[in-house]
Amino acid sequence: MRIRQVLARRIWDSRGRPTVEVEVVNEDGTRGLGLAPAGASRGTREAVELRDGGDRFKGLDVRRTVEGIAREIAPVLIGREVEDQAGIDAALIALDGTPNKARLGGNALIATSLAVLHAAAASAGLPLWRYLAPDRAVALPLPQIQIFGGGAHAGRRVDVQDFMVIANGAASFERALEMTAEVYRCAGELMAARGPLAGVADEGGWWPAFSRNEEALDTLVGAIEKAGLVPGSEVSIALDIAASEFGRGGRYRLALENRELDSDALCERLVRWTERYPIVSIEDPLAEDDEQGLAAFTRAVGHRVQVVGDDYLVTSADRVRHAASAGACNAVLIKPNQAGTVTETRAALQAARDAGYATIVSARSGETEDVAIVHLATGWNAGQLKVGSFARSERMAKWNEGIRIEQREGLPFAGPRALARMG
Ligand SMILES: C=C(OP(=O)(O)O)C(=O)O
Ligand SMILES: [Mg+2]
Repeated sequence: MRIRQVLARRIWDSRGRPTVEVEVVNEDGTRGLGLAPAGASRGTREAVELRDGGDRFKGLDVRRTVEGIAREIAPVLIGREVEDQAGIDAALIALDGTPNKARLGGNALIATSLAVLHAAAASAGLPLWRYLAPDRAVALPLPQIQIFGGGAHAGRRVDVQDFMVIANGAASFERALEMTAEVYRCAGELMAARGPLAGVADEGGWWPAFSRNEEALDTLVGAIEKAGLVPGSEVSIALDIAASEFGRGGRYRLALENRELDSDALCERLVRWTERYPIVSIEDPLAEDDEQGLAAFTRAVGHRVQVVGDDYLVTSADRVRHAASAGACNAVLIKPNQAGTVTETRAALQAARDAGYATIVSARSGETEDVAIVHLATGWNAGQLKVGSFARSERMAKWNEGIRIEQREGLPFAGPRALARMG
């Protein structure tokens, strides 16, 4: 089906900031919407998010990015076959002409690329996940759900960015959400008992009113127990340390403790946490420039804990292959806007699979009502999904869409087998 029209517009994300939406209209009148999310803790090698001064948004505007889509991208897409995702993505990359998508913007490219994908699925009359998996040999992903938000998502109130849970004892996606909802509610009660609740962080996790990172871990274990669930066998902990946010050059500044640790000391601290707490997954334990530290940490715990690269791998097939040869990480976070096109995102996922890495499709801390991410995680059979917490609708829209897919289609649940190096 040929593309008839491409519309671009400025919309607003979950932090109230401008972002990009693209609408691709096919000759038969079917259409697809692509919405660009936005990260706060970003890897330096991510596709560049193009923003401009504007008059009002302090350098955060996307007006010129939107104009670029209308002026340069639309003419290249009109008349092309919408099913030719690889050809269209290659044309977008060539049109941009920079190694990091800085000219037209990774935000322009991912919104366009996703809109093309949605339009192709709409023209085929299929839900997106099904368009990606015509043989249906896929499973609903195991959710990683945030209970406390910290780091760059909470004014750096605690050093660690994401304190999450994984309902590894759940037999279905729906049950995993139910168990997590209980833990989330109980965590709120424990926080309220400690002092006035201070709201939630960017992804909906409770605001981390803690004086030590370990206090958050203790409270999380307490919340799992208060929910009547067994820490470890039913619900486990996943962390995103997001260490690039507080360390580089092998030096890590823990603001909460007013202390600096070297790479070995941070590594030892995290290994100790994995021994003391029911932790099954740790993301970005060391900074993106600390490959030796990442490899050392993976050697120490990788046989029993999932070690996830986010800032370090930036959804790049080349970076994943490089990491595998360096022995760093055993899992990769897959964020479409880090790569900038659907085709490159899929290539990173494939490179991870080839390297024996587990894969976790992930949303960003600045999100929209778009639920495409759960379709990508399911249709690509990624095994795991991370989209933030409960109690913020831009997150719940995604979790709820997973419940719909599971019930309508009777698909299996990936469960804890999806975790790297478990069991
Ligand atoms: C989702 C994350 O946050 P952000 O979108 O701010 O990078 C993350 O770091 O994994
Ligand atoms: Mg991360």
